[in-house]
Amino acid sequence: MTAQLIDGNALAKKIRGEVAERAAALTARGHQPGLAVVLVGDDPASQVYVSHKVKDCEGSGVYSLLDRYPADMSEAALLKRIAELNADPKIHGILVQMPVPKHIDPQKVIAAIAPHKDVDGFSIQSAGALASGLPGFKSCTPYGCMKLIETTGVNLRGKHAVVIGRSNTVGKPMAQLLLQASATVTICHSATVDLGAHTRQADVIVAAVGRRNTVTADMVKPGAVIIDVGMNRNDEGKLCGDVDFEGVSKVAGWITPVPGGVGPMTRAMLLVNTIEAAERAASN
Ligand SMILES: NC(=O)C1=CN([C@@H]2O[C@H](COP(=O)(O)OP(=O)(O)OC[C@H]3O[C@@H](n4cnc5c(N)ncnc54)[C@H](OP(=O)(O)O)[C@@H]3O)[C@@H](O)[C@H]2O)C=CC1
Ligand SMILES: Nc1nc(=O)c2c([nH]1)NC[C@@H]1CN(c3ccc(C(=O)N[C@@H](CCC(=O)O)C(=O)O)cc3)C=[N+]21
Repeated sequence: MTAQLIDGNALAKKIRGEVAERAAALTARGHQPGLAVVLVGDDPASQVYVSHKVKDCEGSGVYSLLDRYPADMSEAALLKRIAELNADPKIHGILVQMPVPKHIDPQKVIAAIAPHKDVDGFSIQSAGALASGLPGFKSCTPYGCMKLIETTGVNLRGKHAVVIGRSNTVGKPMAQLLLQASATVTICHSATVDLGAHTRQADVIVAAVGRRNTVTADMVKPGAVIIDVGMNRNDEGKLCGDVDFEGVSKVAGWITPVPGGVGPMTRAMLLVNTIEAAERAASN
């Protein structure tokens, strides 16, 4: 291995420490920050994620509320619950775990969350603010990826960044943040012809596809920064990303592992957004 490991667990821990200080200061003024996590259905992976998020809150002095509902909850009932959370002064951030069951429209759910409590950064208002360079909540995963890139000391200005994936929650906001940092940005997706031709030009690759071995050593420019967002299982059932870690780490300059890379940072930035929401509410 020649690449340097980017340690997401360590950076997330540091950020949680900063969050804890800001949370304590708010609590001392009578404004403890609060996050509501809503889970509809009993998908095992989602259950693991939401319990992690609640534990993170407990460890940082953030009040949390975990709302669990059966998979057959109606869309109307979920929208009503979101309206209650919008009006609850103890709650500064609302996260509805995705995906929601098929009979519920995720766009309606996202639109129902008050924009000032949209700590996921999934709303049209948050996406629009990001695209327009206005202040707003940044989507937690891309926000965390930017913090991970910062630790390498690589200045993104004028660098070529290739984002693989164009989802509203990861790929698109990732490209916006890289553009804001003055990188030259290419966005690849399932219709891209010859992915490797693009990635071989890249100083920074962010892989957010959901398919293992999407990025292999022959697709990477020596010394590049590799950020692996993917969350997949290999044949042995172990967590792995979209990047062939073993091969690519022989070529890249820096690389994030899975687990221990982007995942913990997504959760840390959720706490940061929640603190920001609470600080704004306290200053009103
Ligand atoms: N670590 C973390 O904190 C998080 C991890 N994830 C993980 O990241 C991955 C991506 O998540 P998400 O963005 O929600 O997923 P989506 O399924 O919404 O998007 C996947 C994207 O990958 C593109 N794609 C699919 N196949 C290829 C291919 N062969 N070559 C190039 N592009 C391709 C799709 O293209 P098209 O648009 O054309 O279909 C799409 O834009 C998943 O593994 C998910 O589990 C997600 C969120 C947080
Ligand atoms: N409204 C909403 N917001 C989200 O942010 C959201 C979502 N829905 N739905 C699902 C995806 C996925 N996601 C992850 C977050 C952390 C880890 C994470 O912490 N991963 C650990 C491993 C965890 C484990 O051991 O399973 C790691 O990579 O080290 C993974 C995945 C957030 N998402």
